[in-house]
Amino acid sequence: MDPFQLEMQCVLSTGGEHSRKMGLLQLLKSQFICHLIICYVFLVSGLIINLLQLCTLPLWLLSKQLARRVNVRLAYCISSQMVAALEWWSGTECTLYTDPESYPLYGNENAIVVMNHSFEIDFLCGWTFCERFGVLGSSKVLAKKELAYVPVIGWMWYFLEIVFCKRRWEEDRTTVAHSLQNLQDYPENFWFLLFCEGTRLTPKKHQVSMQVAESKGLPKLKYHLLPRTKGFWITVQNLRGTAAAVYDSTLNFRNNETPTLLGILNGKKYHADLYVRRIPLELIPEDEAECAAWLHKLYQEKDSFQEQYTQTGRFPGPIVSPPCRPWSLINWLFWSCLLLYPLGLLLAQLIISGSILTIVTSVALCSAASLGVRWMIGQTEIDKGSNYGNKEVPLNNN
Ligand SMILES: CC/C=C\C/C=C\C/C=C\C/C=C\C/C=C\C/C=C/CCC(=O)SCCNC(=O)CCNC(=O)[C@H](O)C(C)(C)COP(=O)(O)OP(=O)(O)OC[C@H]1O[C@@H](n2cnc3c(N)ncnc32)[C@H](O)[C@@H]1OP(=O)(O)O
Ligand SMILES: CCCCCCCCCCCCCCCC(=O)OC[C@@H](O)COP(=O)(O)O
Repeated sequence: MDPFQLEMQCVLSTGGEHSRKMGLLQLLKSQFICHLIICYVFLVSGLIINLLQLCTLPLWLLSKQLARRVNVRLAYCISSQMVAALEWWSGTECTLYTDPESYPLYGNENAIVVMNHSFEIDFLCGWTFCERFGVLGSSKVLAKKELAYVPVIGWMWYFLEIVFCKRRWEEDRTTVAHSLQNLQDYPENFWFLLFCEGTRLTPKKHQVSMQVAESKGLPKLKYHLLPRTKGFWITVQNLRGTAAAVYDSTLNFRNNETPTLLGILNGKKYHADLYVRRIPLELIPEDEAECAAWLHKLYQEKDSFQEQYTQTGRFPGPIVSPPCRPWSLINWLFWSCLLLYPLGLLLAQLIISGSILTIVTSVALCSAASLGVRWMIGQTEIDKGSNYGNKEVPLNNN
């Protein structure tokens, strides 16, 4: 047996032991009790943090910048738990393809991130990179107004001065502009995420969108919806001088994986690849029509990157991946210790002396909380998505 075969046999044999341990770990991660613990810690710590954020309201009157800095750190305690679930619990790998010369700037400047909106956990992959470059707590997004009402995350975003939109331009044009102008003196570096397609890609929305492309004489896109250009234009206009660049980000997953938040909760490992190009804001036209044309061209380029990825399994350029940091795990461990101890005491108390009524009430409360978290997770599920983009709105309605 030559050395290579010996080596392979060695790997395979220890691999056998290794795969048995992995199988057991995977079985543990798929247990409902684990999901209950993770969601209990997320929900209760999240509501506590929302309450603490509420308590910072008087601070805004004394020092807006101090209140913002406090809220960035409070928000980190929430969003980093989802990053910990992705990085440490599910072990999902996130690989960054980018220009090594741009890499040192990431996290050290304000930026507008333009990303394709094709996956249920694309936002979470975005957060992972925010975490690795130290801008997770201050990360912002142009989010649909409906998300403002999602407990924990939506409420957290209110204190982060996230920009919400109704996806109705006649209303958004003023509110979005005002919200963006409000960020011009933000005291921490932030990334502002813009999903220019405005909704998650589905076959039906893609079909409608390509009809619109045809009516406008624009090239059809294979992997994207036609980008909505007004939001991009108004964002660039109002963050010019605040943001240094646009980070054009194209995300995909290996082996045609269709990742879900429930999959992450079940400890399923995915493999995300993100291709980022840093484009200085000066290169983006100020004129609305030219800016729109620039964005359409950008999405045609993104489409070609996706085509290359589909053919070769990789994006252009070198891999320069930032390492995982331990802080999201440390944060999760802190909140777990803080909250699981009283829960254990409460459960012991309930079993020893809880009356039937108390037990029934507790079970009802836990069931309601579980349904609540399941509804929150449903916010990320594409098949429960909105009707936005499912039909072409006549131009005069825009
Ligand atoms: C180094 C690492 C780099 C990067 C790391 C990656 C990311 C990390 C960064 C940050 C992370 C931060 C947070 C992540 C956490 C959570 C994220 C949360 C996700 C929620 C996000 C959302 O909610 S997405 C939905 C809301 N956002 C948007 O909609 C943005 C895009 N939309 C716009 O900009 C719109 O212009 C608008 C909303 C401002 C207004 O929309 P409206 O529809 O009212 O008007 P429009 O003018 O846009 O639309 C009409 C025009 O569009 C044409 N068109 C195209 N397709 C259609 C169609 N199917 N039906 C109708 N019309 C269509 C139409 O022809 C019109 O064209 P015009 O030429 O007249 O403009
Ligand atoms: C630690 C694990 C805890 C598990 C419970 C977490 C539940 C929190 C989920 C709330 C996440 C909110 C972010 C949703 C992002 C998103 O993708 O929104 C969809 C919109 O873009 C577009 O909507 P649509 O038009 O319907 O496609």
